[in-house]
Amino acid sequence: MRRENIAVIGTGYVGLVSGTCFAEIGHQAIAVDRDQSKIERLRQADIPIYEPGLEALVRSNMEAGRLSFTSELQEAVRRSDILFLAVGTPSMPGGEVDLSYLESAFRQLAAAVDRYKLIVIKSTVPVGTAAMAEGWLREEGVEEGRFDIVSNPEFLREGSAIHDTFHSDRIVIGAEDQQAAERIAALHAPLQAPVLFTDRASAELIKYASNAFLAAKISFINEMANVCEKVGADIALVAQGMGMDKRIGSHFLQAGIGYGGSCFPKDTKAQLRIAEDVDYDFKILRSVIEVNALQRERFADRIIQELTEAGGGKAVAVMGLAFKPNTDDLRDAPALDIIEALTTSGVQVRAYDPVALEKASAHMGRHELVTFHADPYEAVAGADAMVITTEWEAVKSLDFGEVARLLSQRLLIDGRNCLEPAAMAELGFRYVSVGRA
Ligand SMILES: NC(=O)C1=CN([C@@H]2O[C@H](COP(=O)(O)OP(=O)(O)OC[C@H]3O[C@@H](n4cnc5c(N)ncnc54)[C@H](O)[C@@H]3O)[C@@H](O)[C@H]2O)C=CC1
Ligand SMILES: O=C(O)[C@H]1O[C@H](OP(=O)(O)OP(=O)(O)OC[C@H]2O[C@@H](n3ccc(=O)[nH]c3=O)[C@H](O)[C@@H]2O)[C@H](O)[C@@H](O)[C@@H]1O
Repeated sequence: MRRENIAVIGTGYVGLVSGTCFAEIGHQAIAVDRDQSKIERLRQADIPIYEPGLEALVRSNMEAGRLSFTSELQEAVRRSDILFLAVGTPSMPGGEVDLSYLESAFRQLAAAVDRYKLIVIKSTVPVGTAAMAEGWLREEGVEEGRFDIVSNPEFLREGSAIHDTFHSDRIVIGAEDQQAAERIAALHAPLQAPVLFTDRASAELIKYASNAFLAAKISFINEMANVCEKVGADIALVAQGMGMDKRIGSHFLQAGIGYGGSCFPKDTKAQLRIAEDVDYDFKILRSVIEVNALQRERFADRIIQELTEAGGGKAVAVMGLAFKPNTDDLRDAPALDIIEALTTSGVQVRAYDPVALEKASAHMGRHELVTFHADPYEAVAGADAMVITTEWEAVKSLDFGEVARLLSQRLLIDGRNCLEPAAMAELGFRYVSVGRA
């Protein structure tokens, strides 16, 4: 294997995980971030995000001399032959993608292009971005022939990012130049993943299409769950039966309070916008987004309704703040919207999360109706109901006999369908879940 000198620009989830994994498979990786405090922490192997297994991998690769961190972008570019861009591409209010971080990184790196550089866009970007980035480099005076730009979207999930990287379903390489494409494929060879070579526009679109399709599966199963509630069927069984058909597949059919996180919400909106910009009304995707928003509202309404029917209790333990288990990421977390809806209705919230508590209290600030609890039993004690918003193992494995004793009434509302209805009923709970009543 040819050992490459790689710079990864941006040390969010994607940059940090992919830089570390490139080092692990034998390349020389330097990870760059403009956030100096982040770099200081990373140099001590102090990982700013919660991602199982990442710290050990960062530490061992730093010790082996294959991974280092810097805030000096141009210095890193000079020392490297392949540059991966993994900066954020957040949504703007109208759904369009904010490419300002990417543009600024390109314009900054231009000054350090002292010889041929193979530049790879790993950030999720709209169709045409790779072509546009060529224009940014030319405007900065980088000569033709000194670079190629390749699109190589990332498909890892937070919480299982390392596993996903080492067991990728596919590596998509969108390039105009065949040699450049083959070099990026060779770089990934130790991962032994199937490689799909495409043009750049198709690679850019594959990323949005994949996220939009997965989001559509979730909104579909959530609507089925809402129907199940009305007809008395069980969504868990319906999903199981559907998933046994290999053409449908069993993944991403978990009904609940809908998707959150840094990607599905932003990427579905971006894809809708990309279609709008070419005068296409992407009707399914519009509904996917709408259903997802409604699912959170429905759940908050259900909590209030259950509290009222149970005698008007006013305090609820909300278990799980991160948008999914095994991450401390709060970006577009359903729990935060649900807490807001509850407090707007005057309900007191006793919030628990095994890893995201500190981030959440900093993010939400002081609120007279919200308290934060590091101990799950403390969160539950004296509350009128327990609500599950993230299916953390630490929540699923609670002693529910003890929870039943600590709650002022035995009301358990599970937004992730992660508990067994019969077992909860046996403990005397009124157990409410999504699409299983
Ligand atoms: N978070 C995830 O699980 C996945 C994210 N993606 C995509 O990857 C991209 C990055 O996402 P995250 O890692 O979540 O981003 P993030 O927003 O967590 O981190 C981005 C990092 O880039 C740094 N940065 C911004 N401008 C810079 C510059 N000019 N020079 C150096 N550093 C700079 C920021 O300081 C920040 O640390 C996005 O396009 C996202 O859609 C794709 C797959 C998975
Ligand atoms: O582009 C991205 O950033 C990434 O977005 C998602 O990964 P991630 O957001 O980390 O997490 P997922 O496991 O996909 O979950 C997303 C949301 O959907 C919800 N979900 C997931 C599956 C399901 O069946 N039901 C469901 O409600 C989760 O609770 C979570 O809120 C994709 O799965 C990754 O392939 C992609 O790379």
